[in-house]
Amino acid sequence: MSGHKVKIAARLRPRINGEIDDGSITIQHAASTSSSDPSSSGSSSSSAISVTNPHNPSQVFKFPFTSCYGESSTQEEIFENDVQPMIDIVYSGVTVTIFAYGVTSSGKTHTMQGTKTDPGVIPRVVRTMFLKQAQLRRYTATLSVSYMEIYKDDVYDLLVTRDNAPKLPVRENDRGQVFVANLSHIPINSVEEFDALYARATKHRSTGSTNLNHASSRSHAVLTINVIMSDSQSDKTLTGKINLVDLAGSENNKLTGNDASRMAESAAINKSLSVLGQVVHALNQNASRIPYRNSKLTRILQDALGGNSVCMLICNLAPGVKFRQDTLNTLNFAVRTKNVENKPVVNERDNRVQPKPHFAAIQPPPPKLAPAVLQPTSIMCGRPSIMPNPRGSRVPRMSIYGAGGNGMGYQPFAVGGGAKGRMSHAGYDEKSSSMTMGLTDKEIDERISKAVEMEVARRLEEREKERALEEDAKRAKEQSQRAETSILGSSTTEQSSAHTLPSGVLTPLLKRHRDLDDELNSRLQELEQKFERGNKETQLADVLSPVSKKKTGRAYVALARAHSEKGDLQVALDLYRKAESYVPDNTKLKERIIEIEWAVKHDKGFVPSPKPEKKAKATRKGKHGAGTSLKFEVVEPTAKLEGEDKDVHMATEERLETGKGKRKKGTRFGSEATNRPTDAGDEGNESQSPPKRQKLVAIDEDP
Ligand SMILES: Nc1ncnc2c1ncn2[C@@H]1O[C@H](COP(=O)(O)OP(=O)(O)OP(=O)(O)O)[C@@H](O)[C@H]1O
Repeated sequence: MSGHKVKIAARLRPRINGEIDDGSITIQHAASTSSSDPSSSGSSSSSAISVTNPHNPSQVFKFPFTSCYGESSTQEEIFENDVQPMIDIVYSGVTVTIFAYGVTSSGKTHTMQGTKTDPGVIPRVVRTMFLKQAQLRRYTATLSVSYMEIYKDDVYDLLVTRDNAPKLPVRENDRGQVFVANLSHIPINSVEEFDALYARATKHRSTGSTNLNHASSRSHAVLTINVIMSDSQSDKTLTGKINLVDLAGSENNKLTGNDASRMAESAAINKSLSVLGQVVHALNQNASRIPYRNSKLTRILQDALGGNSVCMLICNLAPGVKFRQDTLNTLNFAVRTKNVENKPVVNERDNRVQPKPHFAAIQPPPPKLAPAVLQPTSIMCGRPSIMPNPRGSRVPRMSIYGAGGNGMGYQPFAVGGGAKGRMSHAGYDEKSSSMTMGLTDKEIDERISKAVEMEVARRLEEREKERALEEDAKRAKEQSQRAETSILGSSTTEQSSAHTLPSGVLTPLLKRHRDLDDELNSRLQELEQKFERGNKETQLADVLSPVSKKKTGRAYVALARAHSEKGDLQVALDLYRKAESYVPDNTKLKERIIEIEWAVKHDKGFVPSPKPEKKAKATRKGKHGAGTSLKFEVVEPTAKLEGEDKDVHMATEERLETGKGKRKKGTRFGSEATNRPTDAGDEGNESQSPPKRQKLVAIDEDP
């Protein structure tokens, strides 16, 4: 059985502003109405885009997609062929996401928004949504809209006045659904109402002038139309929604001529788009971890890629010669994206009061997959539209259990007590997340920090004890060997008694060591079980103060490090990832995660960096002596790479030579030999190319 693959439509815009077009982008078969099928789970080879290699004109790259539109294509054509059929899916209670993707000035905003005289996808979707609403028989439907922008990785509500628009937090509820807290959801009753709202909101969006586009979008904009359909006969509610995403365009700053502030925007845009690429790459690789959390864009829209919604990507292309490389990049991204499979679900809530079952009998019903509702329609060409995904969704499923009397049901919206005409989000907000535990945010904050810190302190103390024991054991062994050597020259009787003595000393020590090891392991497990409360923790990460987040993140790093030193790389990796949820912007931590991922994937060892020296303490210790100066571990290079062994050994020797932590001139203290992939996103090369040695300093001290 196959899942529902992301649908790709490619659109080439006409030349503007005297752009030079050498005709090297050609459309082979423009999409026809009949070839378009929203439920199609892959591309057909009926249409394709061909691009001449800018570096080798004899080479032509061909990109087959379901729908390809040339320069003369119209907004209407794209809407009717590819977008309109999606609205049936929304009215089936499924989430649909449509992205416009492409380099700056390729026509994304034109495609999504259009102009007054030539409206794009968004105004057309809204009109059709209202038309369909009027045609509903069984259900009564209400529509609402939300509109946000992600500007420099911060989320803003575009439906409120920009001057007082605060940054909005991204949260996850206990069902694993990601949402933007405090985002307005405004009910709309007519096309006119929407138009007025949308026109006002669009003015709030961040735009700026660059050499390539005088009105370039500096943010990603996500407009969502929600539809809640109630069936009074069966007392069920269906919730569908469509996310219409106008992404900011990737930018080549040599061409844009950006100034410093534009550069900062550009960096944020390019970073989030690169995370989008990494998400697609990870999904294609079937990776155990998909880096949704690495940017707000992917986090908010994670349901669209590898999740429970139906997704379409409109790739916008610009014809100018200067865009050739960007065109190839966009098309390559599209090729990778079309292999991403989603597992759409119908968001249905049963409002009937259910008899309370005995707790032992509570079993979540199997999730209802979209095919049951998405009956073949004429537009869908009679094919079953959505099949279950064999690999399963990467995104936690939406809860679609009946609400019954136990309140377990999916609650898409609850009417908020806030501003008139507003709806608060999905029945789950800051207050409820705290209230479910009966604690205030501050209390949770304090408890978590304390608990983690205490556990980590205890763990580190135990590790110290363990090390001391190991050293005792080693000393005892050496003593025994020395005794053995000296006794070898004596009589046989003496020899046997000499053997007895050291083993008697050693046994209890080793036993204690083993016991401690077991205890340590069980504590570790216990601690990690506590930390395993994934969803709760995510919410906690969101509500903790920055200082507590940092502390908690640091505590996780310390734990992770302890595991990594023990060689439990998978556990270490999980803990580093947890740390990342508290300090998502720490690039060193991200690098560490990539390194360990690489090591785990390739079954290599990982050489952790030495604990960074704390200057003040080292001086104090130095003053008071007492033999407590920094300890260095002997690190063995586990991933032997051609040409690297020497360096690794050298680093090891230097650490040994420096003995008590004094830094020698020319030693590599603070850096380490790591098993880092050449390029985390470099498909195929990862396993062959020797990982680069990277400098990685003091990650544990500053996550
Ligand atoms: N299909 C089209 N027909 C006519 N003009 C178009 C078309 N597509 C784009 N344009 C024009 O090209 C210019 C750039 O388009 P647009 O602003 O939509 O690009 P963009 O991809 O959204 O850019 P950015 O990422 O910088 O925001 C605009 O002047 C727009 O009117």
